[in-house]
Amino acid sequence: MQSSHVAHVQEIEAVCLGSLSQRDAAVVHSWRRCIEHHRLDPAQACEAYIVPDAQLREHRQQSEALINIARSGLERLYQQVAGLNYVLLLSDSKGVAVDFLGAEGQRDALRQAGLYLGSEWSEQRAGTCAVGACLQTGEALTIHQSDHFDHMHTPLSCTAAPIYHHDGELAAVLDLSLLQSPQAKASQGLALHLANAATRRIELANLMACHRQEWVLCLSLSPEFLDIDPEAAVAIDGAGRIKGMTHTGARILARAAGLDWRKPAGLLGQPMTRFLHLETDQLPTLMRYRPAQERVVMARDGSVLFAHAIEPRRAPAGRVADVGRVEADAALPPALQGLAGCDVAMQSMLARAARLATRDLPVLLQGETGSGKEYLARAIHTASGRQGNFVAINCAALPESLIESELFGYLAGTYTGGAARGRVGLIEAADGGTLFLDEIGDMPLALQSRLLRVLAESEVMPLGARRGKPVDIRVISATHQDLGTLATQGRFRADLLYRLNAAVLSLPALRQRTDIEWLVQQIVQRRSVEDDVPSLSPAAWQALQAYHWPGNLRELDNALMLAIALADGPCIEVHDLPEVLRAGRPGLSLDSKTGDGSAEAAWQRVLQACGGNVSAAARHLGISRSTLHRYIRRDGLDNGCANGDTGRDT
Ligand SMILES: Nc1ncnc2c1ncn2[C@@H]1O[C@H](COP(=O)(O)OP(=O)(O)OP(=O)(O)O)[C@@H](O)[C@H]1O
Repeated sequence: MQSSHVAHVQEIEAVCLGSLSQRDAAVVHSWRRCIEHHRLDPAQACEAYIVPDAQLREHRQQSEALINIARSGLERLYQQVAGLNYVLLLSDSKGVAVDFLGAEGQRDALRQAGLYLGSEWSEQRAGTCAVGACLQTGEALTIHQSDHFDHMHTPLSCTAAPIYHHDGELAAVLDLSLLQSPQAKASQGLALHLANAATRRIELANLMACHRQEWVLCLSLSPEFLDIDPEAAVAIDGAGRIKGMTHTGARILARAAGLDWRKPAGLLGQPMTRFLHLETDQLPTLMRYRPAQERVVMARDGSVLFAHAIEPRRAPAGRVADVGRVEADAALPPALQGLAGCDVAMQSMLARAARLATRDLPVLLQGETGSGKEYLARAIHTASGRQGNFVAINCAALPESLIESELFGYLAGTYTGGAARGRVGLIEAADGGTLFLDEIGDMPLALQSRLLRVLAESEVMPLGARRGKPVDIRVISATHQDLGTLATQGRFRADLLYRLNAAVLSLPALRQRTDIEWLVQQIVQRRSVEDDVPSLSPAAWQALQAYHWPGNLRELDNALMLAIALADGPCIEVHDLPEVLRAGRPGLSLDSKTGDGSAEAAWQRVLQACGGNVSAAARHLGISRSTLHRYIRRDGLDNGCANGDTGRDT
C-alpha cells in the first residue's frame, strides 16, 4: 500500500473512532456510514464499477422522462463548464449514471475513473462520493479529492446536487466532476452553485410538465428574478390543495407550518392556506401583469415571499360546482385554446365548439356585441380543417340594394354598370370553406328565403343565371338578438332559424367572465412591442376590474391599445386608460334598450361629442361601425345628435 493510502486509511479509522476532524460534517458522517452500515474497508481499493449494458438500458428506460426534461438544462450547464474540463453525470436514485456529457478526447480516462455512462456511484458500492452522499443526505455537496472513502477515487473532485420529483421523492442527482482539480476545496464553490441552479430549473420544468392543469405558484425571497428564475414552486389544484412542489418549495411550506420537508406526505394534499396567507381566488392577482414587487405573499411563519402565479392550461377539475360540464380531458384544438383562460363557462363552450368544429352542422353564435363571435367563428373554421375560405358577411352593414348581388353574385350583363365579366358572390367564395353570417337577425326577409334555398339545396343561383351552381359551405351565423322572438314577431323565418340553430354556442359578456386577468395579459402581450410588455399599476388594474365593459372584448382591446400607446414607462397607470374607465362609470349594455332611455343616451352622447362622426364614436364606444349604425336605425336620433352629421363615416 502506498504511504498516501496508508495515511488515508488511518485518518478514516481515527475519525470513525471519534477523533476531531477538519473535514466537512457531511464527509465525516459518510465515512462513518461506510464503515458502520455499508461494512466497507478503506484499505481495499476498488475500481469504479460500470453496470452491464442490459442493466444500463433498464436504468435509462426507467429514467427516460427525467432524462428528457433534464437534457436541455444539462446541455446548457455543460456549455458553461466544458471549458474547465468538468464532466456532467445525471445519476438515477440508485446512483447509476443514466446520462453523461464529457469531452470525447478524454473518453478512456473518464471511463476508467468511473465518470462515464453506466457508472454506479452508490455509497454502498463506491464509498464516500458526491453522488452517493447526496443520495444519502438529500443535500448538495462537494466530495473533494481525499474526502473520497476509496483511495482509488481520491484524484477526483465531485460536486452533486439532488433532483427531487414533484411528489417530494429524490429522483436523481446531477454531478459535476473533474479528473484533476486545484488543491483547495473552495475552488469548487462555483460548481456547487451551478449544480444547485441547474437542478432548481430541472425541478421547475418537471413540475410544470406534470401539473399543466393546475396553478403553479413560483416563489422567491426577492422580486428581481422571480419571473425568470424563481427559487421555488408549488402546484395547487382548483380546491387550493398542494399537488406538487420543487424541493425548495417543500422547504418553504414545511418551515411555514413547522413540519419536516423530508416527509412530503405531510405537505401533499394539504390546503395551501395551512402554509400561506393566500386563498385560491387570490391566485390571479399574482399573475405577471402586475409588477413583481407588488406580488407579495405572507407565509404562516411570518416570512415574506414574492410570488408569480401561472394559471392552469385549462379549468382544473373541481374548481367550481358545475365543473362537471367541462370536458377537462378532451384537449382543445390549438385554434380554440387561445380564446379563454380559466373561465368555466368559456371552457365548457369551447369544448362543445371543438366537438362541433369537424362536423358540417350549422352553428349559431350568440353574444353581446364585441364578445368575440367572429373570433370564435374563425377559430372554428381553422379547427374544422376545411380548405376553402372563411368569408364573413355583416348582414346589418350591407346596403339592402347590394346585399343580393354581394351574396349571390351575378352573371355578365345582368346589370348596367355591373362588372363586365359578372361577379362571384360571397356565398360562392366560401365554397369548400365557411360562410360567417354576422348579425343574421338583420337580414331582410326576402333574402332569408333565398338563403334558405342555398342551405337546403347546397346550390347558389347567381343573379341572371338559369341554373344553380353546387356549393359546399359550412354556415356559422351570429346574433346578439333573440331569433326566436324575432320569429314569433314575423321578422325572421322560423324555417331558416331551425336550419341555422342546429347547435347554439353562447359567448358570455366580458363582465361575466372570470378570466379577465388572463385576457388582459394576452392582449397586452399581443399589442406590445416585443420585449417591452408593460405591467399594470394596482389602480389601473382596479379600474379595469370595476368597469362594466358594455363593448366587451372589443372595448377591452381598444382600451389596452390606447393605454400601451400612452404609457410612459414600464407600467400602465390609471391615467393611461380611456376616460370612461377612469371615471369609474359602470357602463351600460349597448345592446339593450333599457326603457329609461339610458342605452340611447350612452351612444347618442358619444356620437354627439364626436360631432356625428360614426367611426370616431364607434371607436370611443368600443363597438363596430355597423353596430352603431344598427343603434341609429333601431333607436333613431334625438335632437342633440341630429344637429351633427351622423352620416359622416370616416
Ligand atoms: N379572444 C379574444 N382575445 C382578444 N381579443 C378579442 C378576442 N375576441 C375578440 N377580441 C377583440 O374584440 C374585437 C371584436 O371581436 P369580434 O368581432 O369577434 O366580436 P363580435 O362579437 O363578432 O362583435 P359584433 O357583434 O360587434 O360583430 C376583436 O376585433 C378583438 O379586438
